[in-house]
Amino acid sequence: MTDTLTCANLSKSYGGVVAVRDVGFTIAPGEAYGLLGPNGAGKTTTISMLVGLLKPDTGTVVVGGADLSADPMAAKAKIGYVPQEIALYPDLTGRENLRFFCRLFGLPRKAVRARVEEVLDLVGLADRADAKLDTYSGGMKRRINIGAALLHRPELLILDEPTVGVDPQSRKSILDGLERLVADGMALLYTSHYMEEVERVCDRIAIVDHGSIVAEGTRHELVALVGGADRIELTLDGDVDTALAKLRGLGGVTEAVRTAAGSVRLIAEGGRYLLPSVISTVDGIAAVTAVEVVEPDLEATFLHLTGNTLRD
Ligand SMILES: Nc1ncnc2c1ncn2[C@@H]1O[C@H](COP(=O)(O)OP(=O)(O)OP(=O)(O)O)[C@@H](O)[C@H]1O
Repeated sequence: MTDTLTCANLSKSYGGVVAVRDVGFTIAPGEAYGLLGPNGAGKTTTISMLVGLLKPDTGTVVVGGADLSADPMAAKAKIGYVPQEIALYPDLTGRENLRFFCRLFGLPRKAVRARVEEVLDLVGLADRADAKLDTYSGGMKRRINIGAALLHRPELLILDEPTVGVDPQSRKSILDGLERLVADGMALLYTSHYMEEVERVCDRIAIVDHGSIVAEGTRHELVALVGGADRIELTLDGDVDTALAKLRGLGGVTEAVRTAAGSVRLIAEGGRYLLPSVISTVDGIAAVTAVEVVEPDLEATFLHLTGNTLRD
Protein backbone atom coordinates (compact mmCIF):
# COMPACT_ATOMS: atom_id res chain seq x y z
CA MET A 1 0.00 0.00 0.00
CA THR A 2 1.33 3.48 -0.90
CA ASP A 3 2.19 5.60 2.12
CA THR A 4 0.14 8.76 2.47
CA LEU A 5 3.30 10.75 3.16
CA THR A 6 6.95 9.96 2.67
CA CYS A 7 9.56 12.60 3.34
CA ALA A 8 13.30 12.02 3.40
CA ASN A 9 16.50 13.96 4.12
CA LEU A 10 14.68 17.27 4.62
CA SER A 11 16.99 20.09 5.66
CA LYS A 12 16.55 23.86 5.86
CA SER A 13 18.82 26.63 7.08
CA TYR A 14 18.00 30.29 7.60
CA GLY A 15 21.24 32.17 6.98
CA GLY A 16 23.76 30.14 8.91
CA VAL A 17 21.18 28.71 11.33
CA VAL A 18 20.05 25.14 10.74
CA ALA A 19 16.29 24.97 11.47
CA VAL A 20 15.72 21.40 10.16
CA ARG A 21 18.40 18.76 9.74
CA ASP A 22 17.94 15.53 7.77
CA VAL A 23 14.34 14.89 8.79
CA GLY A 24 12.47 11.94 7.29
CA PHE A 25 9.43 9.85 8.18
CA THR A 26 6.43 8.13 6.65
CA ILE A 27 2.72 8.24 7.45
CA ALA A 28 0.54 5.29 6.45
CA PRO A 29 -3.07 5.75 5.30
CA GLY A 30 -5.27 6.41 8.31
CA GLU A 31 -2.31 6.81 10.65
CA ALA A 32 -2.00 9.69 13.13
CA TYR A 33 1.63 10.80 13.33
CA GLY A 34 2.92 13.36 15.81
CA LEU A 35 5.87 15.72 15.86
CA LEU A 36 6.54 16.47 19.51
CA GLY A 37 9.09 19.11 20.41
CA PRO A 38 9.55 22.41 22.20
CA ASN A 39 9.08 25.81 20.58
CA GLY A 40 11.81 26.41 18.02
CA ALA A 41 12.47 22.68 17.45
CA GLY A 42 11.73 23.06 13.74
CA LYS A 43 8.15 21.75 13.55
CA THR A 44 6.72 24.70 11.60
CA THR A 45 9.68 24.73 9.21
CA THR A 46 9.23 20.99 8.56
CA ILE A 47 5.50 21.39 7.92
CA SER A 48 6.10 24.39 5.64
CA MET A 49 8.32 22.19 3.47
CA LEU A 50 5.75 19.36 3.45
CA VAL A 51 2.94 21.62 2.26
CA GLY A 52 5.06 23.36 -0.38
CA LEU A 53 5.27 26.78 1.28
CA LEU A 54 9.01 26.55 1.79
CA LYS A 55 11.58 25.04 -0.57
CA PRO A 56 13.85 22.59 1.25
CA ASP A 57 17.63 22.92 0.89
CA THR A 58 17.71 19.14 0.51
CA GLY A 59 15.22 16.31 0.60
CA THR A 60 12.08 14.93 -0.98
CA VAL A 61 8.37 14.94 -0.19
CA VAL A 62 5.91 12.47 -1.73
CA VAL A 63 2.20 12.71 -0.89
CA GLY A 64 -0.02 9.77 -1.87
CA GLY A 65 2.45 8.82 -4.61
CA ALA A 66 2.78 12.38 -5.99
CA ASP A 67 6.21 14.03 -5.74
CA LEU A 68 5.80 17.55 -4.35
CA SER A 69 8.55 19.12 -6.47
CA ALA A 70 7.69 17.26 -9.71
CA ASP A 71 3.90 17.49 -9.44
CA PRO A 72 3.03 20.11 -6.81
CA MET A 73 -0.64 20.43 -7.83
CA ALA A 74 -1.33 16.71 -7.39
CA ALA A 75 0.61 16.50 -4.13
CA LYS A 76 -0.98 19.62 -2.58
CA ALA A 77 -4.50 18.49 -3.53
CA LYS A 78 -4.07 15.52 -1.18
CA ILE A 79 -3.17 17.73 1.80
CA GLY A 80 -5.35 19.78 4.13
CA TYR A 81 -3.21 22.27 6.03
CA VAL A 82 -4.20 24.06 9.23
CA PRO A 83 -1.60 26.76 9.92
CA GLN A 84 -0.90 28.34 13.30
CA GLU A 85 -2.04 31.73 12.08
CA ILE A 86 -5.75 31.89 11.42
CA ALA A 87 -6.58 33.30 7.98
CA LEU A 88 -10.34 33.96 8.00
CA TYR A 89 -12.67 36.85 7.18
CA PRO A 90 -14.02 38.47 10.39
CA ASP A 91 -16.99 40.13 8.67
CA LEU A 92 -18.25 36.92 7.10
CA THR A 93 -20.16 34.21 8.96
CA GLY A 94 -18.68 30.76 9.57
CA ARG A 95 -20.70 29.33 6.70
CA GLU A 96 -19.70 32.17 4.35
CA ASN A 97 -16.04 31.69 5.22
CA LEU A 98 -16.25 28.01 4.32
CA ARG A 99 -18.07 28.80 1.06
CA PHE A 100 -15.31 31.24 0.21
CA PHE A 101 -12.69 28.53 0.73
CA CYS A 102 -14.69 26.13 -1.47
CA ARG A 103 -14.40 28.64 -4.32
CA LEU A 104 -10.69 29.10 -3.57
CA PHE A 105 -10.16 25.33 -3.82
CA GLY A 106 -12.24 25.21 -7.01
CA LEU A 107 -14.88 22.83 -5.65
CA PRO A 108 -17.69 22.28 -8.18
CA ARG A 109 -20.43 24.86 -7.51
CA LYS A 110 -23.09 22.18 -7.08
CA ALA A 111 -21.10 20.38 -4.41
CA VAL A 112 -20.46 23.46 -2.25
CA ARG A 113 -23.69 23.68 -0.27
CA ALA A 114 -23.75 20.05 0.89
CA ARG A 115 -20.01 19.92 1.61
CA VAL A 116 -20.10 23.11 3.71
CA GLU A 117 -22.94 21.67 5.82
CA GLU A 118 -21.06 18.37 6.24
CA VAL A 119 -17.93 20.18 7.38
CA LEU A 120 -19.86 22.45 9.77
CA ASP A 121 -21.20 19.26 11.38
CA LEU A 122 -17.75 17.69 11.45
CA VAL A 123 -16.27 20.63 13.38
CA GLY A 124 -19.37 20.98 15.59
CA LEU A 125 -20.29 24.51 14.51
CA ALA A 126 -23.55 23.99 12.63
CA ASP A 127 -25.49 25.91 15.30
CA ARG A 128 -23.17 28.95 15.10
CA ALA A 129 -22.74 28.90 11.32
CA ASP A 130 -24.65 32.15 10.75
CA ALA A 131 -22.74 34.22 13.30
CA LYS A 132 -19.96 36.48 12.09
CA LEU A 133 -16.42 35.24 12.69
CA ASP A 134 -15.53 38.19 14.91
CA THR A 135 -18.09 36.91 17.45
CA TYR A 136 -16.35 33.49 17.61
CA SER A 137 -13.96 32.46 20.39
CA GLY A 138 -10.36 31.62 19.47
CA GLY A 139 -11.23 27.93 19.65
CA MET A 140 -14.23 28.28 17.35
CA LYS A 141 -12.14 30.16 14.79
CA ARG A 142 -9.61 27.36 14.96
CA ARG A 143 -12.37 24.83 14.30
CA ILE A 144 -13.50 26.78 11.23
CA ASN A 145 -9.88 26.78 10.09
CA ILE A 146 -9.77 23.01 10.46
CA GLY A 147 -13.05 22.83 8.55
CA ALA A 148 -11.58 24.91 5.72
CA ALA A 149 -8.71 22.43 5.44
CA LEU A 150 -11.17 19.51 5.18
CA LEU A 151 -13.44 20.89 2.44
CA HIS A 152 -11.59 19.27 -0.49
CA ARG A 153 -11.47 15.84 1.25
CA PRO A 154 -7.70 15.59 1.71
CA GLU A 155 -5.99 12.26 2.41
CA LEU A 156 -3.70 13.89 4.96
CA LEU A 157 -4.57 16.63 7.44
CA ILE A 158 -1.57 18.59 8.73
CA LEU A 159 -2.06 20.68 11.86
CA ASP A 160 0.47 23.08 13.36
CA GLU A 161 -0.13 23.35 17.12
CA PRO A 162 -3.92 23.55 16.70
CA THR A 163 -4.74 24.05 20.38
CA VAL A 164 -2.41 26.95 21.18
CA GLY A 165 -4.45 29.86 22.56
CA VAL A 166 -7.64 27.81 22.65
CA ASP A 167 -10.07 27.53 25.59
CA PRO A 168 -10.34 24.09 27.29
CA GLN A 169 -13.81 23.34 25.89
CA SER A 170 -12.74 24.00 22.30
CA ARG A 171 -9.52 22.10 22.91
CA LYS A 172 -11.53 19.05 23.88
CA SER A 173 -13.83 19.49 20.91
CA ILE A 174 -10.85 19.80 18.53
CA LEU A 175 -9.18 16.66 19.90
CA ASP A 176 -12.44 14.68 19.86
CA GLY A 177 -13.05 15.79 16.27
CA LEU A 178 -9.55 14.77 15.18
CA GLU A 179 -9.97 11.35 16.76
CA ARG A 180 -13.21 10.88 14.82
CA LEU A 181 -11.50 11.85 11.56
CA VAL A 182 -8.72 9.33 12.18
CA ALA A 183 -11.28 6.66 13.07
CA ASP A 184 -12.90 7.39 9.70
CA GLY A 185 -9.59 6.78 7.89
CA MET A 186 -7.93 10.21 7.61
CA ALA A 187 -4.15 10.35 7.98
CA LEU A 188 -2.95 13.05 10.35
CA LEU A 189 0.25 14.92 10.97
CA TYR A 190 -0.07 16.63 14.33
CA THR A 191 2.52 18.92 15.84
CA SER A 192 2.53 20.11 19.41
CA HIS A 193 4.67 20.78 22.42
CA TYR A 194 1.85 19.36 24.57
CA MET A 195 2.81 15.81 25.44
CA GLU A 196 -0.70 14.82 26.56
CA GLU A 197 -2.23 15.79 23.21
CA VAL A 198 0.32 13.95 21.12
CA GLU A 199 -0.01 10.89 23.36
CA ARG A 200 -3.77 10.96 23.04
CA VAL A 201 -4.12 11.58 19.31
CA CYS A 202 -1.09 9.96 17.67
CA ASP A 203 -0.32 6.32 16.80
CA ARG A 204 3.36 7.08 16.22
CA ILE A 205 5.42 9.99 17.45
CA ALA A 206 8.69 11.62 16.42
CA ILE A 207 10.48 13.53 19.14
CA VAL A 208 12.15 16.58 17.59
CA ASP A 209 14.79 18.79 19.11
CA HIS A 210 17.06 21.37 17.51
CA GLY A 211 15.81 20.51 14.03
CA SER A 212 16.36 16.75 14.18
CA ILE A 213 14.26 13.70 14.99
CA VAL A 214 15.93 12.22 18.06
CA ALA A 215 13.59 9.23 18.43
CA GLU A 216 10.53 7.78 16.75
CA GLY A 217 8.00 5.14 17.72
CA THR A 218 4.73 4.41 19.48
CA ARG A 219 4.25 5.95 22.92
CA HIS A 220 5.03 2.55 24.40
CA GLU A 221 8.29 2.22 22.43
CA LEU A 222 9.42 5.74 23.28
CA VAL A 223 8.66 5.44 26.97
CA ALA A 224 10.55 2.12 27.06
CA LEU A 225 13.71 4.07 26.11
CA VAL A 226 13.90 5.47 29.66
CA GLY A 227 13.56 2.06 31.28
CA GLY A 228 11.67 1.98 34.56
CA ALA A 229 12.62 5.44 35.75
CA ASP A 230 10.01 7.55 37.54
CA ARG A 231 9.76 11.34 37.36
CA ILE A 232 9.60 13.18 40.66
CA GLU A 233 8.37 16.76 40.82
CA LEU A 234 9.44 18.49 44.02
CA THR A 235 8.38 21.90 45.21
CA LEU A 236 11.08 23.21 47.51
CA ASP A 237 11.17 26.15 49.87
CA GLY A 238 14.73 27.25 50.67
CA ASP A 239 18.08 27.09 48.87
CA VAL A 240 16.87 25.30 45.76
CA ASP A 241 20.18 25.42 43.84
CA THR A 242 22.13 23.77 46.64
CA ALA A 243 19.36 21.21 47.09
CA LEU A 244 19.46 20.47 43.35
CA ALA A 245 23.24 19.96 43.43
CA LYS A 246 22.89 17.52 46.32
CA LEU A 247 20.03 15.65 44.64
CA ARG A 248 22.14 15.19 41.50
CA GLY A 249 24.52 13.11 43.62
CA LEU A 250 21.81 10.89 45.10
CA GLY A 251 22.11 7.22 44.06
CA GLY A 252 19.49 6.25 41.45
CA VAL A 253 18.93 9.82 40.22
CA THR A 254 19.84 10.01 36.52
CA GLU A 255 18.56 13.51 35.75
CA ALA A 256 17.87 16.54 37.93
CA VAL A 257 16.76 19.90 36.55
CA ARG A 258 15.06 23.04 37.75
CA THR A 259 11.80 23.83 35.97
CA ALA A 260 10.57 27.28 35.02
CA ALA A 261 7.91 27.02 37.70
CA GLY A 262 10.71 26.86 40.31
CA SER A 263 10.24 23.22 41.16
CA VAL A 264 12.84 20.49 40.81
CA ARG A 265 12.36 17.54 38.47
CA LEU A 266 14.20 14.29 39.08
CA ILE A 267 14.34 11.16 36.97
CA ALA A 268 15.21 8.15 39.08
CA GLU A 269 15.08 4.41 38.72
CA GLY A 270 12.35 3.20 41.10
CA GLY A 271 11.92 6.85 42.14
CA ARG A 272 8.82 6.20 44.23
CA TYR A 273 10.94 4.20 46.71
CA LEU A 274 13.55 6.97 46.93
CA LEU A 275 11.31 9.61 48.49
CA PRO A 276 12.62 9.22 52.07
CA SER A 277 16.22 9.64 50.81
CA VAL A 278 15.21 12.63 48.66
CA ILE A 279 13.70 14.36 51.66
CA SER A 280 16.63 13.61 53.94
CA THR A 281 19.12 14.75 51.25
CA VAL A 282 17.65 18.26 51.22
CA ASP A 283 17.06 18.36 54.98
CA GLY A 284 18.31 21.66 56.41
CA ILE A 285 18.71 23.13 52.89
CA ALA A 286 15.12 23.33 51.72
CA ALA A 287 11.73 22.15 52.90
CA VAL A 288 9.76 19.86 50.58
CA THR A 289 6.34 21.54 50.34
CA ALA A 290 4.88 19.33 47.59
CA VAL A 291 5.86 16.13 45.85
CA GLU A 292 4.48 14.26 42.87
CA VAL A 293 5.73 10.96 41.47
CA VAL A 294 4.88 10.26 37.83
CA GLU A 295 5.50 6.94 36.10
CA PRO A 296 7.55 7.06 32.87
CA ASP A 297 5.99 9.25 30.18
CA LEU A 298 7.05 11.10 27.03
CA GLU A 299 8.25 14.03 29.12
CA ALA A 300 10.73 11.66 30.79
CA THR A 301 11.77 10.30 27.39
CA PHE A 302 12.35 13.82 26.10
CA LEU A 303 14.41 14.72 29.14
CA HIS A 304 16.38 11.49 28.83
CA LEU A 305 17.15 12.05 25.15
CA THR A 306 17.82 15.79 25.12
CA GLY A 307 18.65 16.80 28.67
CA ASN A 308 15.88 19.43 28.45
CA THR A 309 12.24 19.62 29.42
CA LEU A 310 9.57 20.04 26.77
CA ARG A 311 7.88 23.15 28.02
CA ASP A 312 10.21 24.99 30.38
N1 LIG B 1 12.08 32.93 8.69
C1 LIG B 1 13.04 32.60 9.57
N2 LIG B 1 14.24 33.23 9.55
C2 LIG B 1 15.21 32.88 10.41
N3 LIG B 1 15.10 31.90 11.35
C3 LIG B 1 13.94 31.23 11.40
C4 LIG B 1 12.83 31.54 10.53
N4 LIG B 1 11.81 30.70 10.82
C5 LIG B 1 12.23 29.91 11.84
N5 LIG B 1 13.50 30.22 12.19
C6 LIG B 1 14.32 29.54 13.22
O1 LIG B 1 14.34 28.17 12.91
C7 LIG B 1 14.19 27.36 14.07
C8 LIG B 1 12.99 26.46 13.96
O2 LIG B 1 11.79 27.24 13.97
P1 LIG B 1 10.34 26.64 13.79
O3 LIG B 1 9.36 27.78 13.76
O4 LIG B 1 10.33 25.71 12.64
O5 LIG B 1 10.15 25.82 15.13
P2 LIG B 1 8.83 25.24 15.80
O6 LIG B 1 9.22 23.94 16.40
O7 LIG B 1 7.71 25.24 14.84
O8 LIG B 1 8.53 26.25 16.94
P3 LIG B 1 7.27 27.20 17.11
O9 LIG B 1 6.23 26.33 17.67
O10 LIG B 1 7.79 28.23 18.09
O11 LIG B 1 6.96 27.76 15.76
C9 LIG B 1 14.12 28.34 15.24
O12 LIG B 1 15.43 28.48 15.77
C10 LIG B 1 13.67 29.63 14.60
O13 LIG B 1 14.15 30.74 15.32
